[in-house]
Amino acid sequence: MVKAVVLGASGGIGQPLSLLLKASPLVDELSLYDVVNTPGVTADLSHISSVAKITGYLPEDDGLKHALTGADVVVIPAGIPRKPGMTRDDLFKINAGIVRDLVKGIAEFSPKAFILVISNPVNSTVPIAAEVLKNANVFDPKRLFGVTTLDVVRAETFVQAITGTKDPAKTTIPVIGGHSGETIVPLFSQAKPAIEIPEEKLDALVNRVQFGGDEVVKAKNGAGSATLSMAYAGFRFAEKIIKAAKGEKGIVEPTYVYLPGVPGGEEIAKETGVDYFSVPVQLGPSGAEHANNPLGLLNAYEKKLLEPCTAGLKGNIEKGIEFVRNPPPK
Ligand SMILES: NC(=O)C1=CN([C@@H]2O[C@H](COP(=O)(O)OP(=O)(O)OC[C@H]3O[C@@H](n4cnc5c(N)ncnc54)[C@H](O)[C@@H]3O)[C@@H](O)[C@H]2O)C=CC1
Ligand SMILES: O=C([O-])CC(=O)C(=O)O
Repeated sequence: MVKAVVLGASGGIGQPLSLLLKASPLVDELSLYDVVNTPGVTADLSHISSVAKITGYLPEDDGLKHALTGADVVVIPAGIPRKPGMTRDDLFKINAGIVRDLVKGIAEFSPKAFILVISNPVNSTVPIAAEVLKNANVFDPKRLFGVTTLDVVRAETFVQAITGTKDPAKTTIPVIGGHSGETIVPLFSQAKPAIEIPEEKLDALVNRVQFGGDEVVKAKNGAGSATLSMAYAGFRFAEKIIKAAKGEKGIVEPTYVYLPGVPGGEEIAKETGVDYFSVPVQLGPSGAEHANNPLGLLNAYEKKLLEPCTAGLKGNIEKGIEFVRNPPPK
């Protein structure tokens, strides 16, 4: 039995993500939670003739508690999205508190669930979640994930213009670091199967992966950021977590984790100087079973990308930790 929960289920990401989870044969029970519109979204999805039993809640009448009780996987796309001209860090002011409060609920009602954080800025919201879980004495670093799958999906898609392969998803490209601009580091040198990128095309390709989010924000022109591609990516990652939990072997996916708490991660934390970082992680029944270290294989070009990445991450991580340890005055 697998119970999945979406917190922020009525939003631009939440609705299509909930649709994909409702349609998935891997999900037996789906609970939706949002501060608005969950009765409508739930009623609509409940007419789909798939296995998952669906329930929806608003904050009143202990809605968060009912949504989370018994959860195996909780996905969090709650929070405001960017408008043109904003950075992901500009979302911190509002989204930090939203994530903190939702994770307090998880700590209380479903402390053993796998937690998948989508809400931006992911570089900071994951450390916020970890601090809240630590305060409640329920932090298991193997169960907390920042979802960076959209960066991987973009890398696979954008490189197709160069490789010309028919199915872009058949090329595996690790993307490491964080989830904003220069903190996103795609490793095309480690693509499988191997690909040859002409030198003159590499800068533009890397830049497009790093700033793919901005491309969508600009195109939506004030109506938000990536939602449909994010729902696809969030579902793809959730599916892998569920399959690994059910015992499927060999599942490896880049995700933003607390390195010192994941086997293999300590060494990567030492090398990068940051505790939160996305690397290809081996998934299993207990969650993040091993953080694979891609650093030894970086070429000179990729090593250079790592400098602004870790510098940016340091500030983002510190800001998240501080938000919980020394809360700003209300
Ligand atoms: N990790 C990633 O790769 C990506 C992350 N994002 C982020 O995902 C977040 C959501 O984006 P959208 O769905 O486009 O935004 P949206 O505004 O369409 O939806 C957000 C939903 O969260 C709900 N919400 C707000 N406060 C809440 C609370 N306290 N509890 C429960 N629900 C609450 C809202 O009512 C709304 O339905 C944003 O922060 C965005 O930046 C977006 C794309 C990619
Ligand atoms: O760009 C944004 O604000 C949303 C996001 O994280 C992405 O699309 O990668």
